[in-house]
Amino acid sequence: MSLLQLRGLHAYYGGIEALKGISLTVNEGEIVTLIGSNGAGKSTTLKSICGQVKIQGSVVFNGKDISARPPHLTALEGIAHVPEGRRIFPRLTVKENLEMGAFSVKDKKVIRERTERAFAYFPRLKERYHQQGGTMSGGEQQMLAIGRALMMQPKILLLDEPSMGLAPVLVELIFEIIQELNRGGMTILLVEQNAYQALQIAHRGYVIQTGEILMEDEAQSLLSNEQVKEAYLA
Ligand SMILES: Nc1ncnc2c1ncn2[C@@H]1O[C@H](COP(=O)(O)OP(=O)(O)OP(=O)(O)O)[C@@H](O)[C@H]1O
Repeated sequence: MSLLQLRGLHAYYGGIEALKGISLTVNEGEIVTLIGSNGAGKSTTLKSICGQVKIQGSVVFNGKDISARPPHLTALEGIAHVPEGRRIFPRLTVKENLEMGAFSVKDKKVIRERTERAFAYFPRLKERYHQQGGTMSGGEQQMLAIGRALMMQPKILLLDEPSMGLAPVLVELIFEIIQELNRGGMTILLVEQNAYQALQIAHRGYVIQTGEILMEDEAQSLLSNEQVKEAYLA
């Protein structure tokens, strides 16, 4: 069943049209990756879904038209956005950052249970529970950013370049965790410049170029596509 459907989506920054009518579907239980070069419109696609840019066209989520809803409402619908550059709260501890992720939950017991679930995926966060977010390594901050998103128990995770700026061993780890989250039932839309690794773990992929979808296919087919290899996997 399709969980997220974008149809004829245009996005604008003032007079600049960053998305020129893209259509994209994410089915429940899938990892779908959106790959493309710098400035192609990947981040804008995620921002459009969660109401952070001006759009035309439709965003249907879980059977409901949520086009142009503001971010706090799309979050309540079950859409968790982990933006590029892992914007955690640097002066807050790991514990406090995680609690911020569950902003709509009042019950302390529920918050504790969700925290434990986040720790199951990210044991490192448990070790660093009382450490200030800003003092942790890039990889740990990425874990915290994803962990915080999990605290709202979303139906879908929108991940914007989770591998950016990480050492290769940490990139491997983050991609393994993304797969583990997916095996646990999480649907994921993954934006990546690291096309090779993203396609390795995704079920399907879309290639975006200057605001338009150029190709869509099974991830394995995109990995062996000559055009994709030349442009994005070289
Ligand atoms: N706040 C903004 N104001 C004006 N133009 C913007 C803004 N943000 C993005 N753009 C433009 O929109 C287009 C798409 O940008 P976007 O950030 O979505 O690309 P991207 O594929 O995510 O690239 P990158 O990997 O470099 O982040 C680019 O031409 C970019 O310059």
